[in-house]
Amino acid sequence: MSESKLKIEGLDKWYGGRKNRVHALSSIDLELADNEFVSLVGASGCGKSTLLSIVAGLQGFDNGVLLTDGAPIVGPGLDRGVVFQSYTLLPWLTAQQNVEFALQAAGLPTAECRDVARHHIELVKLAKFADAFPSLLSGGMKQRVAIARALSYRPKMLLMDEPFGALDALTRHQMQELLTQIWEEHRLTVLFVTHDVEEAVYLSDRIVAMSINPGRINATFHVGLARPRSQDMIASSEFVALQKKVLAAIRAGSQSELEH
Ligand SMILES: Nc1ncnc2c1ncn2[C@@H]1O[C@H](COP(=O)(O)OP(=O)(O)OP(=O)(O)O)[C@@H](O)[C@H]1O
Repeated sequence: MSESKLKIEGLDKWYGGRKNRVHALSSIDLELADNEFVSLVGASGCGKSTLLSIVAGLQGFDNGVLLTDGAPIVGPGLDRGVVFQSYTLLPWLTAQQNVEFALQAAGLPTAECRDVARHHIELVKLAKFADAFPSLLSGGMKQRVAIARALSYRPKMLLMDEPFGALDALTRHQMQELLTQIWEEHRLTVLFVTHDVEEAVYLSDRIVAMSINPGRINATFHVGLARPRSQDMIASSEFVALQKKVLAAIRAGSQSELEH
């Protein structure tokens, strides 16, 4: 059997000192297969962002095992592209230059950067705005640049933390469609954090619901909806039934905060 793209076993994360310790993550076990799209959902404070940033290598953890393709994750790497809710673009560079800059920083020869950046700007359907500065781009367009940048160095895994959380409903739907199109055409492993259960069901192969205090995995749901997905599916009885189950798991998980 092939190695999991991501393997997390018995992972714990504490924040704070002796007096104000927070058990942010407790005994997390999670595996992602190659090309799998998995969403993390759960009440605010259940540790979704902490888990994603640990996988990104942006912070450490206390106990457990964290592997990608069987090798330990010890810091950030080009094998993992990260997209945050805030667009994190450099305002003095155009859309195209923002992607080129990331490629140069990743060590790609300058001559190739332009073509690779252009290709990824086209992939996110932003060719007409390649030479626009971020101040002239809408929120959705800025997030397209951030996705192009994260994909440009061809990571094996895409880590997304509420990437569409700041967008209006229509733009959010457009971005979800774009992301499913890119994922269906190019296939890569995605770990996606969201508060929006509809978004999680629409995008994912599997949804992992976390509970709070300490942050734990309390339920996992396989999404059996056919692919390619379309926004029409959102009204289907299968979609709505799954959405309800996931919401119930989130509610049950958020109550553990009151019990402690
Ligand atoms: N840098 C930090 N220092 C101390 N505690 C932290 C830190 N970052 C997060 N925490 C705590 O760890 C727990 C998990 O936080 P985290 O932000 O990962 O949750 P989340 O599920 O992503 O929340 P949200 O949905 O609101 O973004 C919370 O109790 C939070 O207060």
